[in-house]
Amino acid sequence: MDAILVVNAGSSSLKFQIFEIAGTGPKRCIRGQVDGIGVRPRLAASAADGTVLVDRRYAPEVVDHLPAAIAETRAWLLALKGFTLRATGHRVVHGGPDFAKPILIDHDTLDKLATFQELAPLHQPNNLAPIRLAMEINPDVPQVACFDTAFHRGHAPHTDCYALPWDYYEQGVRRYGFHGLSYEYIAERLAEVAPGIAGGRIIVAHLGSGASMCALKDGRSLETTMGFTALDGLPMSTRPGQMDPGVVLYLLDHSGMTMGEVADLLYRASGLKGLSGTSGDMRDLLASDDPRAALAINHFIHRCALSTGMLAAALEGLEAFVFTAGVGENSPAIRARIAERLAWLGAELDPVANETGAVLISTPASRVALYVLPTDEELMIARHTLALITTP
Ligand SMILES: Nc1ncnc2c1ncn2[C@@H]1O[C@H](COP(=O)(O)OP(=O)(O)O)[C@@H](O)[C@H]1O
Ligand SMILES: CC(=O)OP(=O)(O)O
Ligand SMILES: [Mg+2]
Repeated sequence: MDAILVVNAGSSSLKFQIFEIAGTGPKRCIRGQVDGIGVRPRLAASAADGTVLVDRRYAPEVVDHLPAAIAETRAWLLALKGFTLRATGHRVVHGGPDFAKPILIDHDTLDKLATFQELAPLHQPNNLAPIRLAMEINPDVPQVACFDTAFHRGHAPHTDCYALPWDYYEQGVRRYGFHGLSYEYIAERLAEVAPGIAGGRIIVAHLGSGASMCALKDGRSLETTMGFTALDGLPMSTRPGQMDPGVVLYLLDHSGMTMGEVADLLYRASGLKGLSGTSGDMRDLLASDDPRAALAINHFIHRCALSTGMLAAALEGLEAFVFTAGVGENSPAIRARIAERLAWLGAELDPVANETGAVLISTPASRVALYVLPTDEELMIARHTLALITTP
């Protein structure tokens, strides 16, 4: 069967899906992921009907970084039979100022995308390595890059600039925003599940290992919490989120740390992991009775509440708030804590709906509708990829 492979390398996971190229669009055949990289690695994949195809656990040191997860996944995929690969779609986190929509990759664009590597060190190298490999091994199969930044590229200059001399904006020092494929998918899903609300003022909270929020108006991105890099905005698994840049200057001047060590601190040792001193995985923190774990969770909730206020101001009102990604989809406790902080906006959680996996988790009286919608960045990538390879 003619198929599209989709690869999504995130900061703590490698997700992949295989879609059949059907007349009606991409049809999911296999969905899998390696998650818990370096903590509790697990390769799991299932068929569209839920049949488990693989479920393999590894010692943390065996799959301790994304390249190891890519190698394990590749070995498993190579043994699959029955698929004729027509294209591969890749999530590429940083598209810089020029890439505002998905593109077919050639060697020049690959080189250009590699120049953004230092702006997304947890992602970009792992996004580009599989593309490079696929182009070498199978040069006839088109490789398509879909960018996290693209969905936010319509922002007005006064919202995506920093208050630096204008030259820096021209050089590309801007607030790009990320998780755009997730927001694009959620905007489409909302139009299906809540057509009366989808055109309104909505905040989507993508709370995964990386976390951000997006203000949607008429299904388009108006504002978002991430900026030039994916360090900005909400605190994350291992990243601090929004911070006074003076802290970085201070560290460089006074701590004796090199640039690389400061980068490592900000990308890999901060956020929930740094504050708790134990783990960046929200599941571990929720299960812990350590006061530092509670402090990390309290900080996360507080920053989510502050960012919601900021985005509600950008939207000048709020009709709905959507939870998505690893934490947002799976943790009723975190959703309840955030919803509590949105009460002043008129949000009222339905605790039973929240605990029982409902899509709509607010009460009928709630002035802000609360939703839980699983994201599907891979389906978004498959749609873009199919559109690109079939456009004459
Ligand atoms: N049941 C759960 N409760 C709380 N957090 C969860 C749960 N399941 C998954 N997570 C969190 O989701 C995160 C992964 O989310 P995901 O969106 O897949 O991240 P990424 O794409 O950035 O790798 C993990 O860090 C984990 O802490
Ligand atoms: C941009 C980003 O942080 O992505 P992820 O959440 O997949 O790590
Ligand atoms: Mg992700």
